[in-house]
Amino acid sequence: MQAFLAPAKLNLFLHVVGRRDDGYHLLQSVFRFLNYGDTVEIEVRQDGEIRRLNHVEGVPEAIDLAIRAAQLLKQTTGCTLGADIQVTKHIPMGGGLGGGSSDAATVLLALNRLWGLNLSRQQLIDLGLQLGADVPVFVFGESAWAEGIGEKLQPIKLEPACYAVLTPNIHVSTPAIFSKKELTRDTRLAKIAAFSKGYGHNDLEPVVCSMYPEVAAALDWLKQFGDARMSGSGASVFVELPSMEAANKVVAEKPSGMRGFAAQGLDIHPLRENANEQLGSRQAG
Ligand SMILES: C[C@@](CO)(OP(=O)(O)O)[C@H](O)COP(=O)(O)OP(=O)(O)OC[C@H]1O[C@@H](n2ccc(N)nc2=O)[C@H](O)[C@@H]1O
Ligand SMILES: Nc1ncnc2c1ncn2[C@@H]1O[C@H](COP(=O)(O)OP(=O)(O)O)[C@@H](O)[C@H]1O
Repeated sequence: MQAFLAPAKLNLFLHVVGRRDDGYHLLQSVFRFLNYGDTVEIEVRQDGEIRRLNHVEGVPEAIDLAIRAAQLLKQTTGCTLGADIQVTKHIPMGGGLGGGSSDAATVLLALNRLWGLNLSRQQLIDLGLQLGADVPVFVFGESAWAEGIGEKLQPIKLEPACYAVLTPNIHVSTPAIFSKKELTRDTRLAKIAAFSKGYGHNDLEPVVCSMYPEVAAALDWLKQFGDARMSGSGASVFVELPSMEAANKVVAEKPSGMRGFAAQGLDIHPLRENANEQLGSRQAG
């Protein structure tokens, strides 16, 4: 089996700027990857079967985004090969850290290479979008300014940073938050040049905090260390700290009833170079 990282992400800010006719929300956000994530192990099968080797609590195989990514890639390309896939989860599920989406993107990127498909990064991004709004950015593979529903992506340069990330032991449903009447959907559109450290806010945060006091409490506690925010639709909250030592110290002191980890920003997805090569070889060929 070959092992690949599926990194977690943070939304450094998240503005809801509109709503499409199909109900999906138009967003502006900066995505940053973390050097912390799930491990996806893959072995090619010659018989064409796609099999999940692990059990994920609460995620039947039929809805597992890692498996659905492999099936979609196989259907789309007509590839006759298969794969054994084993995901070791570290990213809290439904935590606003993009775990399932990242697993899916890692499977797309890894199988593109292992099955010798030579799809371009853009083709993989388009496939990823069919699986979820958060998948494209992981295929894009670097810190990004995101617009649309998360599929319009521009690279953005971010300063190195360390974070403490806390996740209360609750599950926030993304569709439930987006469907709330109280959600503001009219934050003014900004340009990428407006971004600097501390920019913006998360429009989903007040809605989640009013429904889940555990998230409000985690945020309040974390705010003693800096400009703490919620990532995505929660429940995870994070704060930037000056060093990994400081981040680890915050995590060690966290209140009970939540998980936590310390991590550094990761500028490039470990599989990004591979995607570039594929793109390059297609263009060259
Ligand atoms: C909010 C964000 C921010 O990064 O992250 P998470 O909290 O999930 O990590 C994402 O936009 C989530 O992306 P993802 O979790 O892939 O969402 P999807 O599966 O595509 O959509 C789940 C549901 O959320 C709502 N949804 C999602 C994205 C979006 N831009 N507008 C929406 O209204 C829709 O009701 C949709 O049916
Ligand atoms: N491989 C996977 N890992 C985690 N969750 C998955 C996976 N496949 C499907 N899901 C589903 O996606 C939901 C959202 O999970 P996740 O992507 O971790 O969180 P979020 O979208 O909040 O960042 C889960 O509750 C689960 O039902």
